[in-house]
Amino acid sequence: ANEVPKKVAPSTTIAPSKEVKSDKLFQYSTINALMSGQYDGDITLDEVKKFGDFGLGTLNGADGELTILDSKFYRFDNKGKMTQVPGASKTPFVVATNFNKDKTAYISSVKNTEDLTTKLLAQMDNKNNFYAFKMPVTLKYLKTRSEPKQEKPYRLLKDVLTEEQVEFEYKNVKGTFVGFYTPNYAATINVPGFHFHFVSDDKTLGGHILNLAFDEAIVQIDSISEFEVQLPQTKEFAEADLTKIQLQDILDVEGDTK
Ligand SMILES: C[C@H](O)[C@](C)(O)C(=O)O
Ligand SMILES: [Zn+2]
Repeated sequence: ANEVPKKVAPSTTIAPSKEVKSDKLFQYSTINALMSGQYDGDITLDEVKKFGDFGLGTLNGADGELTILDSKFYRFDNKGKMTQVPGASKTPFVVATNFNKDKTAYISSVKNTEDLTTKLLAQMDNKNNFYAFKMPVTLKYLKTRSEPKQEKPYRLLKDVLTEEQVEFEYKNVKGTFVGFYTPNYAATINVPGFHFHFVSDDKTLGGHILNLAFDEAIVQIDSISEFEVQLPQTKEFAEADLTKIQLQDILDVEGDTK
């Protein structure tokens, strides 16, 4: 009863921090799993939307090229058709973020993807961060690919793409470039280096960019210091050996064909 009352610090209300959407890169599954033929994911695009309004990937069965722009899901198929897919569609591999630019940069006289990556790298302060790039652009030249829906038993992605990828070439296309950069230390998790997709403004074409050229554009750059990987909880994923994929195989399938 006569104990000394505990000293209570004067209550200070901490001003609630400004709500900032988490600047995190979200991905479902890994590039090694996709390369190994894990083409059936157990996540829907509506669930992915919670993690980002901007991204890229594919759909179950490796059924075409997925690009997420302004929270809409665009599928570019092996017939060269672009459609919006419903949020209930599932994906075996997707990368997404709530895009918020940290800076912009003026890029000009881009002759090909190699030239573009050099110009983007020059703008990146920390090569060990992840990055997202959003770039409204008129492409003088665009070469993209897509691939048909696969049937089980699934083959390795490098065999699917070598044998079945369909390539498309366009001139003077206005649209939005959707790109990501993954540091090489994460090369078994996501596509090491750069990974570019595209959606035309008229939503008729796009897909996985193999090559491009353009005169000038302003690129929005989002430097990302956190990434989250959601692992498929499918029997196939649990039993897969994901250690067999070679880095060169990933670079071969993601880059331009010779
Ligand atoms: C399989 C598809 O082409 C995807 C996910 O866009 C890629 O690996 O580049
Ligand atoms: Zn791609």
